[in-house]
Amino acid sequence: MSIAQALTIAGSDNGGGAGIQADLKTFQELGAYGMTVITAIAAQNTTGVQGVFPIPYDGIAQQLDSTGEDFQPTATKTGMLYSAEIIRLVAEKWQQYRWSNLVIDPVMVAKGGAPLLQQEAVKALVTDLLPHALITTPNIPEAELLTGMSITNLSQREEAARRIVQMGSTYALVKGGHDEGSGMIVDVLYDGQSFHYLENVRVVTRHTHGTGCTYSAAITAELAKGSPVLAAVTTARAFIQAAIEDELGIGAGHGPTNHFAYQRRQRGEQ
Ligand SMILES: Nc1ncnc2c1ncn2[C@@H]1O[C@H](COP(=O)(O)OP(=O)(O)O)[C@@H](O)[C@H]1O
Ligand SMILES: Cc1ncc(COP(=O)(O)O)c(N)n1
Repeated sequence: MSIAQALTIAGSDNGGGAGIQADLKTFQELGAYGMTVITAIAAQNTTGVQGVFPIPYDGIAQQLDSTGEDFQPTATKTGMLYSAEIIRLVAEKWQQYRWSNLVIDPVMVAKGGAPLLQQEAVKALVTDLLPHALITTPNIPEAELLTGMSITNLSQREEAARRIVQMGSTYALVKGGHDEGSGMIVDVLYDGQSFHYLENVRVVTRHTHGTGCTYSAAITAELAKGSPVLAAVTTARAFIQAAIEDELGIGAGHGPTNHFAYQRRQRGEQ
């Protein structure tokens, strides 16, 4: 049996809603074999981040080598990369092992405001890693930091997507979750020539921990299975919408999304 292989290079969330845990659950649900390179351990729960413990540089380099020397992931995503040093290491190994289909979720700040990327690392993300991306998936504040522009409306989101493609990412997906203006959420996908708009009903819920991780992991799983980008993003958007709608109610604060929901719906279960 041959199986799609997906790799995530990201931080750990012991609460299981974001980071590598969310990525692995999503890969599994969508039928891709999941592998991990862990960059940092974040001690967190639904009320916030209590501590961040980066993995020593050599430990990350060795995980990348152990992966590259034996496996050939068909798509890879990055999440929390924490420092410029780690970003440069990932870029170097990416080229060394000739991996393909890179999805960059430029994780910078946790929902509760805790920093997950050092400020000076944004520049390294833009210059060293982004040019290798097939698709980069910032939320609005991340798109602002990547491009240096302020984003308050849809046309600015389009402009930010254009600039991210100019920086070298083949596609840019500027997500609309942080635009609290209306009952609909619009994610803007740009392929260098035209825009695609993914429009969904905003779910009123506090359980949105790990939405960005889960969405980019679903895109990665679909790419690993051979889907073209627009089809991968469309399936991933349905996956995250179901995961947000069928909330699990776990934790006292911003709880995780429901990674089971999409496949349960596909099987016709409640
Ligand atoms: N309340 C919500 N209802 C429906 N979709 C949402 C909601 N919040 C976020 N999303 C979707 O989840 C994905 C990630 O959201 P966003 O908040 O923009 O990014 P991040 O989780 O990286 O901060 C996007 O597709 C966004 O449209
Ligand atoms: C390890 C890790 N990676 C990413 C996030 C971002 O997720 P969110 O923006 O939903 O807090 C997180 N909280 N922890």
